Amino acid sequence: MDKENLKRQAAARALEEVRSGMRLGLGTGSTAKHFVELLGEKVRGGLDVIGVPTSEVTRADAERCGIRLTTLDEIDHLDLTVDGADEVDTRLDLIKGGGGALLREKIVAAASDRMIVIADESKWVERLGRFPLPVEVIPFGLAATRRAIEKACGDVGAAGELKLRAGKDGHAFVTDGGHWIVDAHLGQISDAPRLAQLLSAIPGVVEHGLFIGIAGTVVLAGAEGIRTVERA
Ligand SMILES: O=C[C@H](O)[C@H](O)[C@H](O)COP(=O)(O)O
Repeated sequence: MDKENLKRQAAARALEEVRSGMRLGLGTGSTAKHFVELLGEKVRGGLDVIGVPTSEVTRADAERCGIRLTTLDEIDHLDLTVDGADEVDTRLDLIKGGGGALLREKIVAAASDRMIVIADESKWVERLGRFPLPVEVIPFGLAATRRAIEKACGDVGAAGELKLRAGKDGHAFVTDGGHWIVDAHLGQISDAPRLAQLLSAIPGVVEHGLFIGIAGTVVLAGAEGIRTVERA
């Protein structure tokens, strides 16, 4: 079965958790897009939900699918966020931000009672870090921020190359929040919670793609079927 099919299966399983009246966080990326499309079908069939999108791309997708949208200024919290991930480890910690939406994704997930991650099995890893860790930064003082990121990574024994992400036009990729992204190619991160703390303490870092202790459930679709892993 191809990967898109697996992603859609994971999305369909997460959709089973959605009830009428729920306020939902809508993730970003190719897997989350399947969820938004399937949710749209249910909404057109009469399901009453309202969503907060985690990116402008998801906003456009959700609008196209007829899903009612709101903001975190208009409601005080969300019942459930469903989102993809670039890597998930056995503690259900994540790397996110491959699509550049990590900041809004983390704000929305943190405002939710529950986060379900949907993914194909290839995202499941023993240890985070093979996927380059996205770090969203302020353009001002970039060199100083890079040095601080380098030091933070080194302090947890996770040194590697830092690359400023480029957009399709060859210039720096700009996030929905107007920031840039530095991708840290670390190979493996032995202490992700500690690295998350160190990165959060750097003034030029807006947010990073380590989601520690946030996901409650992971739905993984593979050739053998779907498995659901709950946070211990
Ligand atoms: O910024 C993007 C998000 O964190 C995505 O959820 C993540 O990159 C996974 O995307 P995909 O489902 O396309 O692999």
